[in-house]
This record gives sequence, C-alpha cells and structure tokens, in this order.
Amino acid sequence: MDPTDPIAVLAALIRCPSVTPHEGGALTTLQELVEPLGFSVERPVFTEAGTPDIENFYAACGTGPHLCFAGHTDVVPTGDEADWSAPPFAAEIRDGMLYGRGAVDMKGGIAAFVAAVARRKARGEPGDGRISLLITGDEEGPAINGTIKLLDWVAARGERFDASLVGEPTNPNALGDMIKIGRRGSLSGTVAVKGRQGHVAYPHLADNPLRTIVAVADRLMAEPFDEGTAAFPPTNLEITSIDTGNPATNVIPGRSTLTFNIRFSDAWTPESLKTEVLRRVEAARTGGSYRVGRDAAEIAVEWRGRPSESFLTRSDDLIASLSASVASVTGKSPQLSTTGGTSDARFIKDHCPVVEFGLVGQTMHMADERVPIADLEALTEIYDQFLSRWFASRAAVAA
Ligand SMILES: N[C@@H](CCC[C@H](NC(=O)CCC(=O)O)C(=O)O)C(=O)O
Ligand SMILES: [Zn+2]
Ligand SMILES: [Zn+2]
Repeated sequence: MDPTDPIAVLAALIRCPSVTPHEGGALTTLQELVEPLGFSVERPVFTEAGTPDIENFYAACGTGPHLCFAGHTDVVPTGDEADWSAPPFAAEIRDGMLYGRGAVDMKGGIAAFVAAVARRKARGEPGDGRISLLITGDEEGPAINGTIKLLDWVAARGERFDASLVGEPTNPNALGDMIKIGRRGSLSGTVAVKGRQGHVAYPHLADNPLRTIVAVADRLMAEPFDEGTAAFPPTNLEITSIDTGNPATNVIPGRSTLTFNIRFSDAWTPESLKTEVLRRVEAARTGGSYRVGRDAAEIAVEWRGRPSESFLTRSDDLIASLSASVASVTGKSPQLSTTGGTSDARFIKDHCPVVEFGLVGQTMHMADERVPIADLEALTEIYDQFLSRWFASRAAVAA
C-alpha cells in the first residue's frame, strides 16, 4: 500500500472492524504502514478490573522538538447495517465520498497524518524533529485503558512532548471552519429522592418523591451557572433522565432518580461545581412548592464517572502554525473554539500544549459515515504544512 495516499490508507483502516474494545487489525495495519517510514512501534496493553483490556499504539521517529499526533482507531458500533447504503467496513467509494465507520471519527485523521509524514519522508524532509503517533483503542469506550495510561507509559520511558495535535473531527460544516484550542469540563451526577410508596387515591398515606424531583429539576436549571467566559461558552446543565421504575398508573412510587450532565466553562472546577449543585439540591429539598406542609425529603447525590476539567491551550506558536496551515489550504480563517464535547486532549493537556483539528464531523457516529475524498487530500496537505510551520517555529525559538 502506498502510505502517501490517504485514501488507500483510510480504506485499509476502515476494513478493520475495530469497534471498541476490539483492535480489529487496525493497529497492525498502522504498524505495517509506519515501520517502513522509520518509526519504532510498541503496542502496550492496559488492563483494569471491571473494564476490557485495551491494546494501544505508540510509534516514534527522529530527534529534536517533539510533536505528538494523537487519536484513536476504535470506532462506535455500526447500528443497523440496513440503514447504511454501503457495508460499514467495506470502504466503498462513491460520488467522491469514501464510506465507512470511522471515516471521519477518526481513522480519516490518522490516514491524513500518516500520508503527510510519508510525503515528507518521500521528499527527504524527515530531519526536522521527533514525530510520534499516540493511538488508543479506547476513546469511544470508558477511556480508562487508553490515552490516559498511554501518556504515563510514554512519560515513564523518559519521553516528553513539546506539543500535540489531536486529529478528531473538529469542523462543524466545512474543512477550515474550526480548530479546538481547549475543551469544556464535564460533570455527571444522579440525585436520588426517597419517598413512600402508596395508592394514588390515598396520597396522604404516601410520599411522592416526584414532588421533590420536580423541584430539584427546577432549581438545577433555573439560574444560569455563568454567562460564558472569554474563551468558553456558557456552562450548561442537561437533565438526561428522570426515573421511578414504576410501571403502574395507580401507584405512587417509593423512590425517584434524576440524572444530569453539566458541560462547564473555566469559571468552574469539578469541585466548585459540585458545591454549587449541592447548594441547589438542598434549596429544592427544603423549598419545593409541591411539598407544602410536609417534612423535607431525603435526598442523596451520587457523582457519576470521572469528571473532566476544562482546559485552554495558550501556546501561540502551536495555534498559529495550525491556523496558518488551515488558512493556506482552505482559504478560511478557522474559528478558535472550545465548544462541543470532550476528547482525549483532556488527558494530553497535563503533558504538553494540545490543539485539535480534523475532518468535518457531521456524519460521525451515524449510519453512512463518510468523508469527501477532497477533504482527505486537503487535510493531508494541512498536516504536512503544519509540521513544516511548527518545526520552523521551534527552530526559530532555539536559534
Ligand atoms: N466516552 C468517553 C468520552 C466521551 C467523549 C465525548 N466526546 C465527543 O462526543 C466529542 C464530539 C465533539 O466534540 O465533536 C463527550 O463529550 O461525551 C468518556 O466518557 O470517558
Ligand atoms: Zn473520536
Ligand atoms: Zn466519536
């Protein structure tokens, strides 16, 4: 396979059914592509009780300023294959589009980066510094045996990165729209309210926990958490479920839960936000207008999963190198944004400055995930130019 051709590389990767947590042949394909380019490859497997073992990938080449490209080869499940117009792991090309699971999220980003590096090697430009690929098979899953552990594994070997580029799909509509220069934080929790089960026709003998859940929902959502900050959109809370587990229409449930997720700006830390959530829940416990004349309800709050902190990258040369490369290829001045979800950049930011730029995300996780061939070519050129600009900026600093 020609490693300078991002379409051939992406097609080979898509043909590997690497649905989390399965490697599916994707890391072997990557190894076979980059070893002939001079990269040394290691594939550590990380484990943790209660989670699937995950194979990861670290490849590095060269000496000098160190740029780490980071991403994932795992993909989300296909869903009903009948909803696809082409088999999801066949890498079919039709009307200038390459179809397949992972086309944009994010095997396409990896293919473009490999092709960019291969083109530089073919041109005889391998010597500007150190380039590594830090690739996990656990981004779409719990993200416990992936990037976070791989970063520590690399650091324990004495390697350090000067900067990192994550190839996640960052563009909302068209290539060149958006670079991610940080990510919001994320905090999830469940509020459980204890009541007393009973007959709906005899409510004085029961205690409906939904009266309190409604007050909790109201308090959690009523006041804005902030108005946004210079670099972040306003903090937002979404209630993702309210449950009682009660199938009957004539029974007052004995217990109810409310689950929420907050995406938050740099005005908050996970700890300060937890304090604010607990304040709002307490206000609802004692002040709900649907419980007049009753004792305050019994409420417990459980934090779910691992919260993510917000972060903002302040490396001017890294952002400038990427912006200039995007502008040069697409003719657009990309927005520098912290919108959207979290990514593994939340782990990388503890090791070095990190920015993110990849394909257009519109079809990610959908049936018929696809990438325009032209975007794949353009992204390869952007990554190639970015490497030149970033290494030049490092050389200028060193001079
Ligand atoms: N499952 C993982 C990480 C979940 C990350 C997810 N990120 C996105 O969907 C990125 C999409 C985008 O920003 O365009 C999220 O924000 O929930 C875990 O929970 O560790
Ligand atoms: Zn992704
Ligand atoms: Zn994804």
